[in-house]
Amino acid sequence: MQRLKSALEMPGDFGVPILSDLQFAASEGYCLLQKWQKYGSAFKMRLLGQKCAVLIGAQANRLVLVEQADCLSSYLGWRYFVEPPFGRTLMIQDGQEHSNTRRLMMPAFHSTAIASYFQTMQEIVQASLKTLATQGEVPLMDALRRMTLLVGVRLLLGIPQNQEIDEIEQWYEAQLKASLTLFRLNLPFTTFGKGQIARQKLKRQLLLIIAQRRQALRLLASQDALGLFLAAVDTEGKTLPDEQIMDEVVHLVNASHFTTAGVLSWAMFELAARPQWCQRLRCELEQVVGSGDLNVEQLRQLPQMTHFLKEIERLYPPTSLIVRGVVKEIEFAGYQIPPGWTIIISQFVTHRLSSIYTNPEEFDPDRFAPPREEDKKVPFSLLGFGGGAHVCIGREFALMEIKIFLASLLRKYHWVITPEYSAVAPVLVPPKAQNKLRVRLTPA
Ligand code: HEM
Repeated sequence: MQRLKSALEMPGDFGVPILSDLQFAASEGYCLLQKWQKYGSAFKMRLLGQKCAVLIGAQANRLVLVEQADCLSSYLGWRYFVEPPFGRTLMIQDGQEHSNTRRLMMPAFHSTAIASYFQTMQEIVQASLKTLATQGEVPLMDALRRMTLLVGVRLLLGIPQNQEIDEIEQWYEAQLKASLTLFRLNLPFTTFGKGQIARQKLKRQLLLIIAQRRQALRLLASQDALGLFLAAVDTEGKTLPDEQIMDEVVHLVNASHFTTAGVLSWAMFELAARPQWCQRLRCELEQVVGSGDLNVEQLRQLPQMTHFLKEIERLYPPTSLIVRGVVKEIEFAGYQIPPGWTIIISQFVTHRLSSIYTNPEEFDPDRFAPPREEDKKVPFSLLGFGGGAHVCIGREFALMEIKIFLASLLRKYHWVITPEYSAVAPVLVPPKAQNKLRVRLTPA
């Protein structure tokens, strides 16, 4: 029988504390890709002072997300980024606590609820595009983030449209910066402290809204996540406490708006350089929707758009990695990884493995069409939305928003992205390249 080796014997190195964190923060998924090329499918590194084992490939993803998930903790993996700015929300709960909360939150993400968000989402998307077409050249991510924030504020927080959106936008900006900063001093003038102040302000506003909602009753008829969370009761009569609901909706808006805006920015970037794909998607929309208004059923009948979006998810996953803390020893590739270590798997690296995807650097949405269906040959090959018990709860919400946006964009507008494609592609550090992109939108 083969001797199991200690995780310390893995190739790789722990690097210089803080310096290695800064290096990692600057290139994220690409840094892991380079290490994978050097060390192979299991290597060690240090992140935020923790000893990490990085496990690469579809088999590693399945092990971490499903087979050995009970030995791992999302709390220990993500708490540093999530708990101080957002509280102990679903994403950082484990075991029974996680499944209880997820069950109570699910009604807001079932297909019936998602369909009930369609009209509002479409109105916000169309109004945002109309405004964008009057603005000349603007930073792409700012425009998209504002739109996805509006959708989140209205459909997740339940705050009426356009109410103090500028202030809410600033609060989210402050919270996002606070969650990413490495220096966590809670003083009114520090990045971290400003995030804490923003969180309290947002919660004060939500307290008022929750009180109004409870007075107005008819919570089950709500067409937003806040109302459906307030109405949720499980089979044992348990409900979500108000404090928890506030934390969850605030975190949902954060988890949803920059990820969705990220996917949209790369979809616009790739389409702007690929007239043949614009043409294919426009033809599909013409066949399915004709010249009438788009409806929610039609969104399910767009295979070419689905393959195009899978290719965006593959090459530009908004989160490049998933982390878990080890609570009970696990084994991978002949190594024993003990409690106290952190496990990292990476969607960014998985999506670039030539053992799964043919010519992985090439932009080729047809790889997802039958008979190729490259993502279906091995489970856990396409991981943009995660997998297992913590799989993204907002996937259908995001996909509906993305499809409504692309359909409206392709049917009614032309756009130009600067700098031009060849100056940006191939994109190896998406979050960095994203902030350089600018867009000019004009009616078709
Ligand atoms: C393109 C958009 C999105 C992407 C790529 C994305 C990606 C992900 C990924 C990779 C995870 C798994 C994290 C893990 O296993 O540790 C996740 C979880 C989660 N996502 Fe998303 N997400 C997106 C949009 C959204 C939206 C729109 C919402 C809410 C409306 C949302 C809410 C959440 C929540 C609450 C979790 C934690 C679920 C749990 O732990 O049970 N996400 N997301």
